[in-house]
Amino acid sequence: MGTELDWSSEWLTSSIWIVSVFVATALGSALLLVLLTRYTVWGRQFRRLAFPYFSPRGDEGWRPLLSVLLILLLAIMSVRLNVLLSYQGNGMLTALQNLDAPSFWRYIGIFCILATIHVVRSMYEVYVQTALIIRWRVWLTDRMITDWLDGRAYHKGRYTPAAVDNPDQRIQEDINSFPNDSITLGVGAVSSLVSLVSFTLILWQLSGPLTLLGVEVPRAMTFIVFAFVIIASVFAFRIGRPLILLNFLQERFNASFRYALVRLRENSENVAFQRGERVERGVLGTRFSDVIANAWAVLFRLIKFRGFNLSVSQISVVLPYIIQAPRFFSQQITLGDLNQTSSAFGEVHDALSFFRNAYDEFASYRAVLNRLTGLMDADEAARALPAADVEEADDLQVHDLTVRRPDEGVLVDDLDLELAAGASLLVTGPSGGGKTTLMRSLAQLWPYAAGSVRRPTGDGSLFLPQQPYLPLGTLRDALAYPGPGTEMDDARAADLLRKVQLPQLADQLDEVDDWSRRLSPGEQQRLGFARILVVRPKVAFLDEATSALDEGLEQSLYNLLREELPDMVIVSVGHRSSLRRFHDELLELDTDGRWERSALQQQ
Ligand SMILES: Nc1ncnc2c1ncn2[C@@H]1O[C@H](COP(=O)(O)OP(=O)(O)OP(=O)(O)O)[C@@H](O)[C@H]1O
Repeated sequence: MGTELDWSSEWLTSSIWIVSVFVATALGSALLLVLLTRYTVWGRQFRRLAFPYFSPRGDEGWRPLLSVLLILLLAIMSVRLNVLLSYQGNGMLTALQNLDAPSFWRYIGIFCILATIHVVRSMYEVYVQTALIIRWRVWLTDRMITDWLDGRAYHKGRYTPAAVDNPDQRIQEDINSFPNDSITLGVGAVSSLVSLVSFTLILWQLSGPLTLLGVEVPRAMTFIVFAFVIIASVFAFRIGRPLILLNFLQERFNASFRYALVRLRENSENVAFQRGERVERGVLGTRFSDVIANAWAVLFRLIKFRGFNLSVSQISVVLPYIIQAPRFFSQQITLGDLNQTSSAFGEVHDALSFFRNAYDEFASYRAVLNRLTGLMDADEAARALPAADVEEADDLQVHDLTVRRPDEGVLVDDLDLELAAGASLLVTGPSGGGKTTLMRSLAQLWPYAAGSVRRPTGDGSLFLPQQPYLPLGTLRDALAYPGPGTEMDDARAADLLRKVQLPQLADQLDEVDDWSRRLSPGEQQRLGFARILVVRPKVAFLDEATSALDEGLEQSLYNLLREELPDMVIVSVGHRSSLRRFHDELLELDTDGRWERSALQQQ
């Protein structure tokens, strides 16, 4: 029968087997990878995301590549151990059948050795795989965040023709699943293939001829398992296919429901003032009912799919016994052989089924690849958007600057401005006339602008919007933003707060809170002014930066700027006439792109 192993030299035979299969599999996988990355879209996407990490010339040297090879080696060891365990089981049952006690105890000893190796190997495999997944995730997250922030793509992306949706989900969820799915699918495919070949050989050895409808089929068991799994797979695939779309929709409906909840939370005060609960309830109810309707559809489809798969598994438990039973009863094979046939049948079945079951995972894996490379493309496209040319200078000079709306309507036509150190300009005009968009153009954030701008770059220019952004963290962080809070000592912070008339906050510097909710809009604007004193830019652009303050406060803040930074150029945007007295020039924008510049009388 040839189903006995020479256990005394098996460690050597197995070592040679493992090394040769490892070398062959590593070379085969490398070749396959080259072909996939050359001829498939998803292969190219994978290369873009993974190769820089695994290249020995990358940041982490050889470690990532060596980890993958180690994972491959461990997977091959696992297949070999399963093969050995199937022979051990055969020998043990045969010893029992022959009432051969010494042989039985010998096989128990062999089992203990194999089981120990199996446990140690599994534990080590979990460590190596998970460590690689974590390190890969860290690397990729760092790379994606850097790419997203680079050239302010995170903001300018909204102006690209196909604005990318949910970059947050891509960076948090998709990057999390990409390394994990790559390893699971890759290792699963390789070990299934190796297992398929190994156990098919065992089945081949154990199977005999079978007469079907008068025709004798040699090695029948081997052919039967393949035919069985292929037919079962075709049916399972047809039953399970709608699940791919249903699962995709489930994620989308959940995300949409969550977004509505977050939006309500973020705008809670606004909604509460307007008593908008009924409308919000309606929106939440509709979105949630989509989630639930889809959940029922998933359930009914899943019942059919699982029911079929379970039936197939149950049949596969008894099928090998049924087929081999006549040969066992006619004493052509032993009980051990019968049992080993069944386990080999199970292994071949599982290995073949991997490719069927992985279809679903592979579909979501491709979606992850699409989303991640889509984000990288969107970042590139955002960086490539046009913007006004900005060159370094100590003051502000604008020449031939034309600002348009996306629909090509002109907001500001051919603007020329020259503001020397210490000068100040107030920009006014009708609502929607393009004042904020002009500021965006000067900051190179608006892609529909052309012309030349000369101004200080980096910290030399500071743009203060109507509502300054307050980061999550302490008040000290908010005060120092975009610099690090750690560099601002108590005395300096207290002095700044006193100057912008917020002395009462000096003892809350290290409190962590959502300060944009806690502070009133006017207090937030005062904090914005304190930042000007921290950064000390050469040019400050203030876009309705005092709109929430009374005139007395407005005056004292502008006086403060002039006292502390007499040479700073100030460009303010605002509707209020009270602002006029703090500026020496006025720029009035019209609705059709025209503009007029005039001197202001100082009072
Ligand atoms: N991302 C955008 N896509 C399309 N149109 C935009 C976009 N951003 C601004 N606009 C349009 O550009 C015009 C100018 O807007 P802008 O915010 O500059 O006006 P503004 O003068 O600052 O108005 P306000 O005084 O009300 O603040 C508006 O008609 C606005 O609808």
